Amino acid sequence: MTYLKIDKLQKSYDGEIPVLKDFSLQLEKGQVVSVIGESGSGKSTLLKIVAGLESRNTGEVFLNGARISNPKEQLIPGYDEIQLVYQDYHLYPSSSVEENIARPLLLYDKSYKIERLNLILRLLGLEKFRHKLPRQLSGGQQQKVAIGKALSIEPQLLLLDEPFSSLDTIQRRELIAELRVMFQKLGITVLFVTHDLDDALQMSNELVLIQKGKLIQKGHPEQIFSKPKNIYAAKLFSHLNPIPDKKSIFIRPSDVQLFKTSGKPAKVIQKKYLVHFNQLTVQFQNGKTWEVEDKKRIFLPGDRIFLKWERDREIGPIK
Ligand SMILES: Nc1ncnc2c1ncn2[C@@H]1O[C@H](COP(=O)(O)OP(=O)(O)OP(=O)(O)O)[C@@H](O)[C@H]1O
Repeated sequence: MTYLKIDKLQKSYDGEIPVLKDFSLQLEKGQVVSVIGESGSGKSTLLKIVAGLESRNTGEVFLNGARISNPKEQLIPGYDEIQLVYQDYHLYPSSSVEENIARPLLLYDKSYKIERLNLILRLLGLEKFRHKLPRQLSGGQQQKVAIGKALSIEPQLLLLDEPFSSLDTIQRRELIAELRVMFQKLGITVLFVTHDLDDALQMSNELVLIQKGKLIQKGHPEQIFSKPKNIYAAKLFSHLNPIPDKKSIFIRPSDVQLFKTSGKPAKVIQKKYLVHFNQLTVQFQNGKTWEVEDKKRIFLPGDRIFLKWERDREIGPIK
């Protein structure tokens, strides 16, 4: 059954340039979905509207069947059951970790408060930092406190707005892996927005692509990878090599096989060392270039190289 229903949202801040265009999305309870889009594509606006913190021009949002109001329809905008976590932690600087996390529980029964606080500290591995101030923690730990604070009053829906952008790659990967397990344990519904495909894939198997305020495609990453709806969706996953003489048809570098003697001839002009392969830029006789993957790391700049690929790995036409 649909738990979160985002229905035909339209939003423009200045009455002219649309920021969200007919945006609809439905989530089941406990589903974790990553929304991926470029800077300025409307991701933060979407989350703020879903949280009831920003007004929409038209369209509706329902959580568990209840309509989410526009901010001006409410005395205090926002909802306890919908928590939004921002990139810049929004912590109370002179309160300890446990005070930050327990702050939203101020009006709750004392024993519930202690129980909930301890559960969150344990789930996030923050027990040993409970008496520290935010400034005494690393960025990743502070981000965990911000997430703990959002989770303390048992929200039904957690909205994450690029909360990991200020962390380094390793911190990010570790934190996302921990959170993924924790969200599953708590059975919480999560909408996570990011511009980073890697973060999106680490967080969930459900992707939603947003471009210029429009939902372009949603589904499993594999489905989007093999049947991208447009050039943005296709390029998110890898470079695209245009097939000569075929309009809007492409082959991904990972689908091109490299040989020393037969195939389409080219010359290696650049080699980049990447983790799983050398990425080669190769040039054809007509001057056009392709990117290909040398998994055995045998070709060098200046080498002659021959390329082959399977017809059924070609993708397109893509606009
Ligand atoms: N309060 C506002 N007033 C006017 N325009 C705004 C406001 N907030 C956002 N915008 C504009 O709306 C568009 C979408 O912004 P939004 O922050 O939703 O995108 P985003 O995808 O979250 O971007 P980023 O990844 O850079 O945070 C941008 O063009 C932005 O300038």
